[in-house]
Amino acid sequence: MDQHPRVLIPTGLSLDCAVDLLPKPTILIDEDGYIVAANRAYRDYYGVDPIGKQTRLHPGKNSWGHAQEECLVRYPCRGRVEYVQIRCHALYDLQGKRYWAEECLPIYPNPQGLNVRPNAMVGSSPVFMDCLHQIFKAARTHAPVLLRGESGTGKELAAHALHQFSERSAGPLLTVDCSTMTEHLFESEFMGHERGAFTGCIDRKIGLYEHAHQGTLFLDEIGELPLTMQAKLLRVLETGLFRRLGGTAQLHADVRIVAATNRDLQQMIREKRFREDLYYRLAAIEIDLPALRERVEDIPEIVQVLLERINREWGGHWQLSEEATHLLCTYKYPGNIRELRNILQKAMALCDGDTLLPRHIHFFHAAGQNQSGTAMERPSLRGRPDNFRELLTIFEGSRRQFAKHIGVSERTVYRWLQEA
Ligand SMILES: Nc1ncnc2c1ncn2[C@@H]1O[C@H](COP(=O)(O)OP(=O)(O)OP(=O)(O)O)[C@@H](O)[C@H]1O
Repeated sequence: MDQHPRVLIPTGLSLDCAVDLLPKPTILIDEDGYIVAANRAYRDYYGVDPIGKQTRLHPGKNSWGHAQEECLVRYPCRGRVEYVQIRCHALYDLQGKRYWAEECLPIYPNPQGLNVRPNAMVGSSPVFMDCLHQIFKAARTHAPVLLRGESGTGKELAAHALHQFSERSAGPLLTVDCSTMTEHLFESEFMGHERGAFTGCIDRKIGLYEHAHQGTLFLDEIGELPLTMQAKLLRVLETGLFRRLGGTAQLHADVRIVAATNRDLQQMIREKRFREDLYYRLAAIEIDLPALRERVEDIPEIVQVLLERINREWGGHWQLSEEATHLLCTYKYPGNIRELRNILQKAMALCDGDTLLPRHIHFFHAAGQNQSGTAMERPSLRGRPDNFRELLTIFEGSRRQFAKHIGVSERTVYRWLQEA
């Protein structure tokens, strides 16, 4: 006997009518995994007829009766794809026949060209979906979130998503770049100041913390905040109370904090460069953004979306050849999605026609350029790409050109050829 509460379908009601009793977009799936009914809310929202289609998510034989863990999937919706939260439970008719009811809850309240929207987070690899799911869940709480990840992995986008999915989405989202915070800026920009608070200060100014009331404050590059300011920030975060510079009144703001870093804060704590108490105040929920090389399968889709976005911005019609797409999938992107975007932009600038070819793709660690603008040493691939022979043919067998493009030595390519 299973423990899950049964929802019974009354006799005489068709499956469509029965499922219409459920208010949220819902489909019914039979034991073989085929969709047998969809309610009105589902049809109105998704505008597709799913009947007869097989789903990926139907339960294994033994998991009937247990509510399936909620999960996030990408879902077709009126000619495009959007992220949908799926919640499942079993449903029985009076003869005891079992169905699996899947509620499909759109996580973007107002879908409109999700992929090309500048803030959309693209990807469908398991590691990315897991991350997105954590963001979605964290957004519904009030807890502070610490986003960790290498440069260019999308921490800022994740902060936007956390705000957008939260109850505070109608409120402000403000960003503080902690790497540029001097002591004076911290006091005056973060807390605000009263008129005459310092020489030349002719007006009262509302600080960022106060401005973020009932919204979200994104503390980017939190690992760069000097220790003295860490103490001040902690005091504000502990109580929500603060004073404007030059003011006496104690003020209060209701602010949700999201912080981001590409530093190892634990290591910084050990080195006494980051306050442990501040860390625990910021990191009630920690979410790791995966590096692009950990989700290589997402690269073709991200490339397409970036291409579309840049085409829009630049008013162009560039496309990628299949070979160039292949090539883009071989690189390890130390600068992650930002670097991928830079590589595409550079390829577009170099390309005479509308089609980007392998020879237009130049890998360099753009995010790692030093101040004088000279590129740092190219990062090399850790391992041999599985399809490296195929890639070599793109360069008409030229080991030298191939090696140059993927950032390894010619000798390495030679070794791969010997090993393969
Ligand atoms: N999942 C994604 N899908 C599409 N574009 C993305 C995704 N993640 C990041 N981007 C794009 O990559 C670029 C870098 O993203 P973002 O600024 O959010 O990274 P970051 O981790 O905050 O970087 P940094 O640590 O250097 O500040 C932006 O142009 C952003 O739009």
